[in-house]
Amino acid sequence: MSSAASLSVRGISKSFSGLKAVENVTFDVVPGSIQALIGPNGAGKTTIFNMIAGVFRPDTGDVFLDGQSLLGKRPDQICRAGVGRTFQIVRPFNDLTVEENAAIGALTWTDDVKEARDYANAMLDLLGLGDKRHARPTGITLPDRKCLEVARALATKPKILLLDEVMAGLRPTETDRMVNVFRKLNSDTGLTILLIEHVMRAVMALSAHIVVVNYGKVIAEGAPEVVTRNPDVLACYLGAEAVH
Ligand SMILES: Nc1ncnc2c1ncn2[C@@H]1O[C@H](COP(=O)(O)OP(=O)(O)OP(=O)(O)O)[C@@H](O)[C@H]1O
Repeated sequence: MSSAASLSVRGISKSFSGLKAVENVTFDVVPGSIQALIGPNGAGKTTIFNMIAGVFRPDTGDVFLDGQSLLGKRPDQICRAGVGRTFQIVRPFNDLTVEENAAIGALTWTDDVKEARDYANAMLDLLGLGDKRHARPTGITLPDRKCLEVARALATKPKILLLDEVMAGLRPTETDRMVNVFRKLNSDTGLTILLIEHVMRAVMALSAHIVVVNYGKVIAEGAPEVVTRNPDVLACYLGAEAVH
């Protein structure tokens, strides 16, 4: 895995049939850091990911990876440039094994199927899925399918990993396992991580910096202990019970 990429989001906006889903959003992800993007349902978080990953072209603004504009690039080009992502709704290929699904990620940088399988297996081992490599996705649990989605994204050898709600539906022990994997990846390889997450246990355990969006706009950003006490953030998202 390559390491320490910076991501710079500059004034991006996106409307859908007149609905301003994202409006003039600007933030930076520091190389080698773990940062979270939080906010209420429908705030625009996944749309921001989709603009970074090239699924949607921003109506305004630009996104820079290590200073290079990603504007106008296709999702596969952005993936090859070093942006790996997971999808909120995991849709593995059910006719393929766990190993083959993960290997799809590696086939973005190699044509050698054995090399892709070997790399995929290393990622599956990292996520604790090694013993299920020959299973079908339908034969494993939801937490394991989430881990498979992360393994597939990691198999693309990203410089920055975008995680879209990978902890949703996990039990606290499974969340803690996933948190430890990301911590270790970040500390061992310098992988930069940007995560969308509603599970505050994971957000607080992982993030050095949090960006909060509401109605498509950034309403707060900063250190977790500061952001989670911000009255605007409490009012729109976290609620008073979250402050302790
Ligand atoms: N492809 C699309 N077409 C039309 N509207 C869309 C599309 N994608 C998102 N939206 C709308 O844009 C707004 C932002 O959605 P988005 O999925 O980015 O929010 P989110 O913060 O990721 O929410 P959640 O936490 O529920 O995943 C919502 O009102 C959503 O309905």
